[in-house]
Amino acid sequence: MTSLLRSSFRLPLASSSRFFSTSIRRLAQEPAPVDPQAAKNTKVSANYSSPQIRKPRRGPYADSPLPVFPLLAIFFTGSFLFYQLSKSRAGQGKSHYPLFPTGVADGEATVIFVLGGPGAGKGTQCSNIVRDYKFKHLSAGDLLREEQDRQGSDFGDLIKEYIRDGKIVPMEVTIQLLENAMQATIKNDGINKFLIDGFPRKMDQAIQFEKSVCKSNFTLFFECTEKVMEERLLNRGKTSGRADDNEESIRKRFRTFVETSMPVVEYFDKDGRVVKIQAVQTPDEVYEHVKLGFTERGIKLV
Ligand SMILES: Nc1ncnc2c1ncn2[C@@H]1O[C@H](COP(=O)(O)OP(=O)(O)O)[C@@H](O)[C@H]1O
Ligand SMILES: O=c1ccn([C@@H]2O[C@H](COP(=O)(O)OP(=O)(O)O)[C@@H](O)[C@H]2O)c(=O)[nH]1
Repeated sequence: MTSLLRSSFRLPLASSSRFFSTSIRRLAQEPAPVDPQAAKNTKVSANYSSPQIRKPRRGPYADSPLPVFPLLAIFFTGSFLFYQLSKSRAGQGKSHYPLFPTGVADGEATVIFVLGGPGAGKGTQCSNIVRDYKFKHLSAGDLLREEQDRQGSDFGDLIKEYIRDGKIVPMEVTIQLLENAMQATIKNDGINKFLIDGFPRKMDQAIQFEKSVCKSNFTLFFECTEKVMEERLLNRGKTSGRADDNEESIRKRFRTFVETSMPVVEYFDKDGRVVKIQAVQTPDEVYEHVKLGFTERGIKLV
């Protein structure tokens, strides 16, 4: 999680600005060094704060009206900070190239986003797909709940509050969790095909994930009415133990879905990257449509 914190909140940048303000404060507070020889030769005692009496200066610029050393100090501090800033920006090179290119070769990844309202049946259909197509199922909601319950997590309370209110957890947290899980899956299971379930639910997540982690092949979108979804969720709530499977949270989640997540589906749809599935029928019927959609997109049974 330290690495999560580090990358999420851009410590290098923060520390360089801290350095900046500390340096400036130090420059402003330290009195100018007194030259003892010059002070001895001056009749008036060294009261340099008086506007009438000038501090005696030595060196080639002694006659210059400009205070050279503070200017040099500011110049060098500025150059140093500019260097630090450029270095920290260069470290964010991930923003130019996704971590995993999209494809099927080594080092490439296939990513299918799975979206739909709460209770539309995303998780249910993902299980079928995993069984038949050997994808790795990564549910953003599950990863967040795991992180919420992890002892020592810095984000536990924050995640709990967002989930209860049906709001979208800040993208840095979710994207980092997904990226970690993808890397672990490639390393430990040798699988590079991912079903990313319940994500991206907000435009910023969609854009950032595709920019820094992997471009998705397409989005599988489950269409369902609120009435059906509510029935399913209340039913699931009897055994799920989830803090958000209750009437009040469900209402909030529906609103978030319409206002925040539907624009993501529309965004991918304009790009020709959405496979729409009617999800009100039985699980088996819905799955038949999923298989057809996969065939159309060139995804084969394994
Ligand atoms: N096609 C379906 N018909 C009836 N019930 C379903 C269907 N698909 C899923 N369910 C049930 O509805 C609830 C929500 O499904 P789930 O897959 O968890 O949805 P989501 O992941 O979209 O929130 C679960 O209890 C599940 O068993
Ligand atoms: O990318 C995500 C995915 C999920 N969530 C949170 O996790 C909750 C549950 O999501 P999940 O996909 O597990 O369940 P669903 O609402 O689809 O049944 C959501 O309401 C959000 O509060 C989030 O913040 N960001």
